[in-house]
Amino acid sequence: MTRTPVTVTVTGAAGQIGYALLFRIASGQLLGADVPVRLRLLEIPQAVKAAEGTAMELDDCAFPLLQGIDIFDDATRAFEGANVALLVGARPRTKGMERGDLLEANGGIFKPQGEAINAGAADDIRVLVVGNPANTNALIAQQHAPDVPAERFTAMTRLDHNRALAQLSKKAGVSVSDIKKMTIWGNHSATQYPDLFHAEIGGKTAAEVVDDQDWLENDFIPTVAKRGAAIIEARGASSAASAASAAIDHIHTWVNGTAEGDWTSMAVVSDGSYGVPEGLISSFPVTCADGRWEIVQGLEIDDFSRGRIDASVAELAEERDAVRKLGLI
Ligand SMILES: NC(=O)C1=CN([C@@H]2O[C@H](COP(=O)(O)OP(=O)(O)OC[C@H]3O[C@@H](n4cnc5c(N)ncnc54)[C@H](O)[C@@H]3O)[C@@H](O)[C@H]2O)C=CC1
Ligand SMILES: O=C([O-])CC(=O)C(=O)O
Repeated sequence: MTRTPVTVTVTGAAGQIGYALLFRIASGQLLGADVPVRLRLLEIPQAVKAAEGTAMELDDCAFPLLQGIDIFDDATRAFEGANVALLVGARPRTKGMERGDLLEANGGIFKPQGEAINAGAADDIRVLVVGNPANTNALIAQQHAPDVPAERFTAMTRLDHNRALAQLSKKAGVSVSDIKKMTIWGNHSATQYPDLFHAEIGGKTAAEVVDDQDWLENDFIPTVAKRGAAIIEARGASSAASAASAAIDHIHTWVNGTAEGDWTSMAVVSDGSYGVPEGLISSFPVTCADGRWEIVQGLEIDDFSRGRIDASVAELAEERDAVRKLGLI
């Protein structure tokens, strides 16, 4: 093994998503089958012992790429030298809550973590926030890391993207790999907008292929947007394995690039594209190359899509104002 190990910090390592995520990172699915990794795990003191148990199991897998595991209950130490940071540790919602209801409980976690990333992460740090409400938590962390380029802070809407691919593939009777250019716009919340007017199947838009506006509006969009709540209702706990899988996809695509003729969905710092106020962390269609993302430009947005995007972005602005009031940014 000649490549330099990549240091990956994972917060909430003893949680449900952590348990589904760490083994996939250590096996090479996050960065590639030839990239050795060092894990730095962050937990709250009460959960360090459980994280140690997970680390024992990671050892027992004898993953050839895993070059070491360190466990911390201190954010400053956990992010030291991190090239990739997966900010998972946060409370999940329970039945009857919206993700935004977690802002007060979880927002406070992301200020010290942003500061710790600013203080000690590697120069090429890339951050994915998974803990909910993910977009606004990413904004909090980013605001407390003034020395890190803002574009290195992202939030996860890849799970919504994958959910949209799965629902559309069933409806259209095609494989998920036949679908290109899926987009989730806005917030990782019930207001998100999964867009079938730019998604393509065999060179036609998905909306044309499906040709069923009633399904698109009254079935597809709410099913994707409320899937998290449906999983909580069914499982009694929020999505864990699918969330871990989406986190793997998000970082893998960011680092290794999107395929020619395709794009993905990531919540990234807005530069004002598509009327999304600068600075909000909102989901967009993005292409990735050479470890950088770029918002896809020049898409035509009709009135239907405009209304949906605006509603989700308005919610992001409200969340930003709420965390300002809480003194978190
Ligand atoms: N963006 C997305 O698509 C998704 C986001 N989520 C969110 O991910 C988060 C984690 O979910 P689960 O793993 O199911 O929850 P969990 O409750 O099983 O695990 C969370 C872990 O985070 C730890 N933790 C809490 N505060 C921490 C801190 N300050 N530093 C480090 N660790 C800390 C807890 O001790 C616990 O072990 C939740 O906020 C959930 O809502 C879940 C699914 C999808
Ligand atoms: O719904 C939740 O609370 C967990 C989550 O973010 C998801 O499954 O998309």
